[in-house]
Amino acid sequence: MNKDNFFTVLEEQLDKGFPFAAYRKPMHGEKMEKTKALLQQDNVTHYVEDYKESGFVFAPFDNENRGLIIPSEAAEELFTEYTFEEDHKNVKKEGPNFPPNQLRKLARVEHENLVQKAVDKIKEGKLLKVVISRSENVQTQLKVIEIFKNILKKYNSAFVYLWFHPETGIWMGATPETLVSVERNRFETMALAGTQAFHDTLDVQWGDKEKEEQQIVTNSIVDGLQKSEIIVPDKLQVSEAYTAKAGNLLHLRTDINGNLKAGTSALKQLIKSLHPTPAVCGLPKDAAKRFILENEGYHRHFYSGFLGELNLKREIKRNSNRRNQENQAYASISRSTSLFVNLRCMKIREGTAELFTGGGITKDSNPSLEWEETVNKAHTMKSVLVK
Ligand SMILES: C=C(O[C@H]1C=CC=C(C(=O)O)[C@@H]1O)C(=O)O
Repeated sequence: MNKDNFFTVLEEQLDKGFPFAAYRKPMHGEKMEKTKALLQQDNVTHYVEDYKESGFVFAPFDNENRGLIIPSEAAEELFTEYTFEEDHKNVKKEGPNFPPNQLRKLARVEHENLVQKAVDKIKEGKLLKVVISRSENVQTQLKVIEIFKNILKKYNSAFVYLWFHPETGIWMGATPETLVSVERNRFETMALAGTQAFHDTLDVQWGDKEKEEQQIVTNSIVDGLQKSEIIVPDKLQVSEAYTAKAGNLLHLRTDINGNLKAGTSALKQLIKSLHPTPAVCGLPKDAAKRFILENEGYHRHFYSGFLGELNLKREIKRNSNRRNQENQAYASISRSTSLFVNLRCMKIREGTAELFTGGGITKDSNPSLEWEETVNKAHTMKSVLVK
């Protein structure tokens, strides 16, 4: 579909108040992915029950609460090729509409105090790591679709999306973090943590605090998978940690992949073992989650939840050597899942964008640097809110 028509259809869907998800997966090598949309044809609310459904999922941070789904069978699918070069040099500076300094100062003090409280809790031995976040309101004069186009232009290597549902309102983002992708019995996930600004090179040094913070995430994901009894233990592969770019930031990343044992509820258990990862929650998981819910002082809702394609049908090439016709037909359709952690995201309400940013706290965290990290994370997101 031509790109103008594609965006017009999204606008019409918003006007009708029917749920939809428009998104583009991260670039695969040199290949730019298509921008897709799943448009629900009514405004019925559907929830994920057992992860055997097919569609686009939008799940909250709090894993006690169910995720929403736009089911494939209730939706129309659209595609467009919409490609722009990633252009960080043109990232706009904060304009006059961004929060006044006084508000900033208050937010800074609150955030730094909370980080200090988390560090104290960690030093008492109650936690090993906890992710502390905040939200910030920014005025914008751009229409929803214009903001989404800016996001598409700026982030080729992220999963970018625009989600609308009458139950949640409008959310958008460009996340660097895969929760899990599954293709037949193969799964891939990642441990992503540690942040520094990108200055034209991937050849950078990481401090002990960042290395430790990221190692905690890797260990916990690997332990969780091994204990879950859903994976084939000797097929689990864990890469070395390496530097990965996300917009104007760099993170430390470890790739983890393996095979799922045959079993129909493997995906549900896999998600249960991973979400929320210590990259967005902490360790031990339950204690970190409790600390977050009791202390952050705002509701994360879908920030640091997860979203993406669930069991979507995908055509795969037939193996021409196969003689058996039944096998050929079976082999030509596969179900694939690509879920991402909802980071670098915002909720849009009439001229205001609520931006969500957080960072991992360990015993060595410095409150003022943690504040700066959230400012850096918010900065690129703000650049899409102006022309
Ligand atoms: C929680 C966020 O980022 C996570 C992912 C990568 C690096 C992180 C960090 O350095 O703290 C966070 O764990 C966020 O961006 O809001």
